[in-house]
Amino acid sequence: MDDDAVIHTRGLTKRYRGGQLAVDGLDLTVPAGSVFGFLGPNGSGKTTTIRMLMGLIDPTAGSARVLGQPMPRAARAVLPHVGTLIEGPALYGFLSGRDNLLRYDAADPTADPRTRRARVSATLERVGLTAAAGKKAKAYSLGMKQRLGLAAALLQPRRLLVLDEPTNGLDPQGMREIRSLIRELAAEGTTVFLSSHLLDEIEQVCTHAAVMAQGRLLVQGPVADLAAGTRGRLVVTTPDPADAARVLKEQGADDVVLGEDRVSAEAPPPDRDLADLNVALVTAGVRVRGFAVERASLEDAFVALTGEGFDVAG
Ligand SMILES: Nc1ncnc2c1ncn2[C@@H]1O[C@H](COP(=O)(O)OP(=O)(O)OP(=O)(O)O)[C@@H](O)[C@H]1O
Repeated sequence: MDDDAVIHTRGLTKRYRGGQLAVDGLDLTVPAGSVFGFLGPNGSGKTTTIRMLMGLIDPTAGSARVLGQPMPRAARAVLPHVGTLIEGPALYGFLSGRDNLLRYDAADPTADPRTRRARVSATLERVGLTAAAGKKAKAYSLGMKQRLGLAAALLQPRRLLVLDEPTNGLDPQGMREIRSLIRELAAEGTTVFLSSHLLDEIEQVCTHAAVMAQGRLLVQGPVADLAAGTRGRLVVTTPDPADAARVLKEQGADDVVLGEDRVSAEAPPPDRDLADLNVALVTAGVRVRGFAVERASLEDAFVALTGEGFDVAG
C-alpha cells in the first residue's frame, strides 16, 4: 500500500444484488495534495466507487484505504476528516441557508458548538452566500444550493473533499464559481477527489485523473502525462488542401482529415523530422500558410484509449 496516498484501493469490486458488476477490480491511487478527477461516462461506476470509499456500501471484493485507514472498518475515525458532496446536498427548503448549516453542524458530534456560529458565517462568506444567508433554501438557484452543499462539507477543516459531479446541472457561471473554489481549497492543501463526466472540467481543474469505463479503470496519472501519451495533430493551413492531403498520405501520415483551407493528420512519431514533411509539401507545390502541431487534449487521449468518443451528454 502507498502510504502517501489519500485514497488507495486494491481490486475493489462491487457486484449489486441484481448481478450488475458496477466496479471491477479497481486499483486507484490518489496522491496527497492532488485535485483528482474521476472521469467516466454515466454508468461507468464512479458513484458506486465513491459510495464504497465513504463506507456507505460494502465492496463485494478487494480493499480500500482512505487517509491511510481501511474502509468501511475505520469509517468513524476517517469520515470526520472528509468533506463530502454526494448526489446533491440534502437541504431543508423551509430553512434559510444559514439555518441549514447550523442544523447540519449540530448533527455532527465532532463539531464544537461554541464555534458553530462563527464557522457557519465564515463558510457562508467563503462560498459567496453571505448576502443570501437569510433566504429560504428553496428559493436558492441550483448553483446556490450546490454552494450551500459545499459549505456544509467545509464547516470543519478537512484533509479530503469528495465531490460527486459538483458542477452537474449548473450554468457556466455556477461552474466557474465551483471550480475556482476547488482550486482555492487545493491551494490550501486539501486533497480534492471529484467525479465528472466532463473532460474539459478535468483539464481545467485537476492535477491528476483516472478514467473509468464500464466499471474498469482504463488509465490514471497526472493529467499532463495522460494527454502527452497521445500524439497531437499536425495541422497544415493551405489554399491547396487536397494536394496537401495527398502529400501527407504519401509521406505516411495517419488519419488525414481534409478541411476547407486546412488538412490535419495524426502528428508523426517523435523520430520523424517535421521539417522534412514541410519540405515535401512545398516541393509538391503546396502553398503552406501554417504548419503546426496541436497538443493532444485529454479528449484525444480518451478517444485513443477507448476507440470511441466520450459521451458528454447528460
Ligand atoms: N443500487 C444499485 N443496484 C443495482 N445496480 C446499480 C445500483 N447502483 C448503480 N447500479 C448500476 O451500476 C452501474 C454503475 O453505476 P454508477 O452509478 O456507479 O455509475 P456512475 O459512473 O456514477 O454513473 P452516474 O454518473 O450515472 O451516476 C450502472 O450500470 C448502474 O445501473
